[in-house]
Amino acid sequence: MDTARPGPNANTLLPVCIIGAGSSGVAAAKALKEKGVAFECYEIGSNIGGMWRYQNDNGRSSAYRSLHIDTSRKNLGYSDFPIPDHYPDFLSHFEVLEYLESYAKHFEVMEHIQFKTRVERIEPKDDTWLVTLGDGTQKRYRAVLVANGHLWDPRTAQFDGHFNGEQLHSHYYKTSEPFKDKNVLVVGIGNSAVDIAVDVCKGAKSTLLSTRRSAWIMPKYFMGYPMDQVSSYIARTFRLSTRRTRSIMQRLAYLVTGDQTRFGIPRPKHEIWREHATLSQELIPYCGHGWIRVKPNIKQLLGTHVQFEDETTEPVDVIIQATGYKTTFPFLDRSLFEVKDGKVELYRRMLPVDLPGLYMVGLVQPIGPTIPLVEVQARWLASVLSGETTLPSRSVMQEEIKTHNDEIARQYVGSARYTLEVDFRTYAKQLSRDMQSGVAK
Ligand SMILES: NC(=O)C1=CN([C@@H]2O[C@H](COP(=O)(O)OP(=O)(O)OC[C@H]3O[C@@H](n4cnc5c(N)ncnc54)[C@H](OP(=O)(O)O)[C@@H]3O)[C@@H](O)[C@H]2O)C=CC1
Repeated sequence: MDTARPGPNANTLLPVCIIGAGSSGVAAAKALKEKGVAFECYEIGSNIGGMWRYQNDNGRSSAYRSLHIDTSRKNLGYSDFPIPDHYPDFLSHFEVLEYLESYAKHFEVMEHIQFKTRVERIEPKDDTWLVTLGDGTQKRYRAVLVANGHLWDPRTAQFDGHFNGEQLHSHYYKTSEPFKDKNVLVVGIGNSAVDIAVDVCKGAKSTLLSTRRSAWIMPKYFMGYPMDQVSSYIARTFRLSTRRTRSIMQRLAYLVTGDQTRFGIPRPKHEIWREHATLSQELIPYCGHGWIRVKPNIKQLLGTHVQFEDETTEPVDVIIQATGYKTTFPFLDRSLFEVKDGKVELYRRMLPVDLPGLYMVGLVQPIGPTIPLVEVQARWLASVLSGETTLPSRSVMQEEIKTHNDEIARQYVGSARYTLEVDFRTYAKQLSRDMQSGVAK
């Protein structure tokens, strides 16, 4: 039966609960505040910033000391709060945090956040959500916006054999210091893997990067301009799809890097638009220096050595698994909702259809900037929660989820890392259209 999803206007006297005060939680708080929707925000750590607060005491930041965001300044910020020109093209995590702090201060959301407060459990109860905090306090809310991040719970790989050295996930990697004079093997070829290999290789005895399917390595600059600015310029000027734009960017990248196989980085079998972008200006020259050597996937661990699928064997002291992250919600019963690798069922990437009043914020991985995209999500949610935008029926939502998931399966290579992938432009346009029409369908 096609039942309408219960609207968010039930129990409007109750406030909305936001879980997490990272870039998504703060954007959600600001958007609700602007629409006059009452809310309370809980954050386990002692300050805002989430991922972008290096060594965050909430334990959720995977930032390493050398991290610089791979979206350039002009494309990065919230639309109504541009990043000042004195910041560099690619902000460090310290600078992203500084920007988030000034945003939260400017829009006066700090006073709505209760820090050092863990949300223990959330559960639907009589058309409301019952939220249990770490100290046992229970409160009812009309809705819960989950903004607890998706880059903090390590997804680790299992390899045959045994290893005598140290193994860690990239989440725990902070600086290159502990790896000085060691034989380091970094697993993966996403942005964490490449950044970490580039970071450790100058001081390490040897640095290997192991990949099972390789990636097209995109430089950060083309003719002195950040690559993402060149890409948005081309897409806008010639009105091209993301797929077409990325194919053009691949050709431009060739003018910068040449043939990556010359540097030992295998040519991927898949087309560039079927993967998440791996950006690095340094990887290719560092391979050219012999500081980093790229190897295929691990075949087996041999105590002090590692054997790769090309049958070569190398001495290894440390394995750093930059193998990505699982999406988890420690406060939500998995029988109610969970994100499995490669499978997430959310209408407009935010709403579990059968859990009225529950909304996910920032659960997207765009090729392009996350912060401005989450800002659009936040405005969309505020519009729904204030009653300005209405939701469609359950069957319409289910159809939309199916169409989206089919598209993701068709477009991207079959890997868990594409579970949350979205196309920035089409998704942002879709949400804006919903808000303009007042009906989210
Ligand atoms: N500077 C920046 O702005 C940075 C941004 N990021 C972003 O954070 C997000 C997470 O990035 P990241 O941490 O790199 O994780 P990703 O999920 O993007 O990449 C994981 C990598 O590990 C590989 N991998 C996963 N499982 C296995 C396995 N069992 N065996 C072998 N290889 C495996 C994947 O290969 P396969 O493709 O074959 O699955 C992939 O190469 C991304 O959105 C990224 O863009 C991250 C770091 C820096």
